[in-house]
Amino acid sequence: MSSNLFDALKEACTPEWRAYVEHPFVKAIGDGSLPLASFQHYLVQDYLFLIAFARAKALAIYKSETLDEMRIANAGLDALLETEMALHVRLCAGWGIGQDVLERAPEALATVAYTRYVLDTGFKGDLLDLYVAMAPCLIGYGEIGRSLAAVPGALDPGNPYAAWIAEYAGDGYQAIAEQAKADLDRIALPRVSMARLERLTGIFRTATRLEADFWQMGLDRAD
Ligand SMILES: Cc1ncc(CN)c(N)n1
Repeated sequence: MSSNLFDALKEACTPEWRAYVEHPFVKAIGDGSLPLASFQHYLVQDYLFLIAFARAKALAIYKSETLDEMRIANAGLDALLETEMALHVRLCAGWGIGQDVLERAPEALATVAYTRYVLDTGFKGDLLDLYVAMAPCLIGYGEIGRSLAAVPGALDPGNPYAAWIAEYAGDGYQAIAEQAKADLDRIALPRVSMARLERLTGIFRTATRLEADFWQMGLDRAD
């Protein structure tokens, strides 16, 4: 029996979760074999993804029912805008991708599909639906960063993706992921029930599948 909602949802969606965190894109980051063009395509799309995700976090402030929940959601928005966005722009600059390129890029269909699903889930549902839709993103990259950092040679200077792995395995992002797990439980406490679990699992499963599609978009360099 899982002790927190995130682990319970992950367990209920084991095949989809593994397809996400063990995607060929992730493995190729770990061993350095990912084509550079795929990584750069992914990085540009991820910038657009994070901007839309910031809107979803802003929606969480609106959907909050108490001041305490508003503060939790506001801290989550701040972590995205100030910590992860800075991490991302730093990575892009390291790859010679300037702000002008990021701002001119059109959204790929996988970016549209994922971000609009999260926003739509939040608009239609309540705060817990929205937090569950955001959980694979926030918490999944913490798990991926940690497991990649443990791959022998992954953090060596010879791996062109060592900086990306180090950012997501680092204390800054790991703290964001841990906080997201704790926030999910706090938001769930007054709202979750066995009757709701099936619907929440469906939301979590779809968001996890959209994460795997996002990696695939990078691999295919799809528009
Ligand atoms: C698509 C995606 N998913 C998750 C993360 C990590 N917050 C991200 N940067 N991009």
